[in-house]
Amino acid sequence: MATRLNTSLHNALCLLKPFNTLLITKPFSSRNSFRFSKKLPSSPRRALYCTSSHENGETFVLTTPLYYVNAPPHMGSAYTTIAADSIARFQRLLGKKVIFITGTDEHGEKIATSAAANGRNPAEHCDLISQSYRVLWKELDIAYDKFIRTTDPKHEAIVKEFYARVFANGDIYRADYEGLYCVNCEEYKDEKELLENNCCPVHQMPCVARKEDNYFFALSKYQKQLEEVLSQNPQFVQPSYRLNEVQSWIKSGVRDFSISRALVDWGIPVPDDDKQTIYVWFDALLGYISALTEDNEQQNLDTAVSLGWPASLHLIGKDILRFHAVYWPAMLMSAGLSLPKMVFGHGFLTKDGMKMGKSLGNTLEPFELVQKFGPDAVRYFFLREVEFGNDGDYSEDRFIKIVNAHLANTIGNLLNRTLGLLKKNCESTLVVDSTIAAEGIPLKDTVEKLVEKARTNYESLSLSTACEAVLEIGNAGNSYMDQRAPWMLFKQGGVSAEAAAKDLVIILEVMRIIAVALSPISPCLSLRIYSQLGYSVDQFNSITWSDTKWGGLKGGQVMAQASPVFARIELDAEKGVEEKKVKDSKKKSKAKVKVEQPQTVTEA
Ligand SMILES: Nc1ncnc2c1ncn2[C@@H]1O[C@H](COP(=O)(O)OP(=O)(O)OP(=O)(O)O)[C@@H](O)[C@H]1O
Repeated sequence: MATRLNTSLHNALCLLKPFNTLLITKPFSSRNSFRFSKKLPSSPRRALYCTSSHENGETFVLTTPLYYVNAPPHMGSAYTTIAADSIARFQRLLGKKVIFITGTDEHGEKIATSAAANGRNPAEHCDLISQSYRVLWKELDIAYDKFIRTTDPKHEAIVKEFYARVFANGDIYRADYEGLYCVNCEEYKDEKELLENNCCPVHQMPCVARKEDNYFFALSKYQKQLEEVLSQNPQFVQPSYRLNEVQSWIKSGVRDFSISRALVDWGIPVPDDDKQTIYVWFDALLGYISALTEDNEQQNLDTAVSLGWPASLHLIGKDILRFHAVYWPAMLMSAGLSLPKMVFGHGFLTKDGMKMGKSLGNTLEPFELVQKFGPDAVRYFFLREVEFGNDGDYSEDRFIKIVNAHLANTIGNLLNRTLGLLKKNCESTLVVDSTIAAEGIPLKDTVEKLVEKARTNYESLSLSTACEAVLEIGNAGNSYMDQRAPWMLFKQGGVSAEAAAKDLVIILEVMRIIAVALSPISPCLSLRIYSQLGYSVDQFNSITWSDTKWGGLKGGQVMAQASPVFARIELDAEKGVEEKKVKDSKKKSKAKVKVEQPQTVTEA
């Protein structure tokens, strides 16, 4: 059995090796105690694409990439995390138990180099940068459930166990490898995918020739199973155009890849061979599983898996699609674990057409953006403006234009005007239930249709269209206000004034529904709207998607004092963005979403 496996692997490698690389499989050296003959009989655990038995359809587990701590976060890292947070919040509104996992990937050559360049040891460097991610997530109201660091001992234990399982399954062998290596991607590249002067297309830097004696994962063995997974589960890779990309990679033949590094000290040692460390991807991907463990529990794969694996959704940038949609499923199959249900590869935030990234250094500072504009504006702009899946460029002019038009005018101003009229004419008190006020009014049907549009688009991860649907509700409310002109009706008195009082109830009900439907995107803005409608923080914290149903506001309910829920950002020709108004708005937006307890909001 061992000989047959060796031979077939060797054949596969000879057939598949890139023409600029030299790969020689060789028997295991005495440096390690592994033997191919250790291969276990195929285990019944192995499944092509299954859900684990604990899954009851109610738990939604989603992940962001574990960000590489070679440098602090930038707007690209924030983009994936904001999107993930919005999806998590939407799923919680549907009543599901959500486990939202994020974290940091802390091993590898780039990190050791970056630490040295900053005069730190790698561990200190990782602590510092990892913390900057946590701080940014707080600033952006990211309510994650688990934050995993790949230097956490509980993670290391899971990686070693996983490695041992894959080894026992006969899928790890040793070989020499020679090729062109991109230090920033930390992977060997095919010559044909490189630009002039052997430059990596992602990092625009020349790859270097390297020769190493490494351990390899027998990916080629899983070619057929990978093809089957994708043809039987086209949902597995989203959006659909990325599925085509992945299918064509697989069709062109998957090659075994090296899963250890001989020249990198900063990593998890290969079991039984401390001269090699485990390749960052064979380490970091396991973070999605090790994150599930609790600190006070026994750390092993089975326990971790029982706590929430498989993930419902891996949300990633398209740069790491191959690792998630090809390498990872094969690794999981080898270890006899279920595959995640979906991998969604979104597009890039670009600057001058190039991917914004730490290695290129062409990044947009998220801390600065939040300082200047507040978290609601930042979250809303990127999710509304960049169609989820495609690339998108940032411009400050566009940013200000969009958030002013949508959040300050369409939403904020409508609420403010309505509350002003209610105070002046009805002592801030609703005259009737919103259900009664809306009898025979077409606006109610329009809102119901738009709520449904928002829901289906949230579900299909079309976040931009979901935002658009919510904004259309605001537009419908504004049109109603303009058509009915309640300020005129109040002046006429009698039945006209009674009708005007009902109109205000209708518009405020529209605002309430907007607050619920927009809460996955801009949670603090939604809270401020809810508070102005006379609800407590606890009431806001217990909303569900069913609260988008018309009829929440009741006669006799007293509204709060009107104050802008989203202050316009004013451009000052000399100073750029005028600080004061934004600061005012930030003061009002002090209500923060607690990170530790998802979906909980407290007022500062
Ligand atoms: N420009 C970007 N647009 C959208 N998402 C991005 C962008 N840059 C990074 N990301 C997110 O971060 C993930 C990559 O994380 P990583 O920590 O490697 O960041 P990076 O800036 O791309 O690093 P590097 O430039 O060193 O390759 C992507 O898959 C994506 O989720």
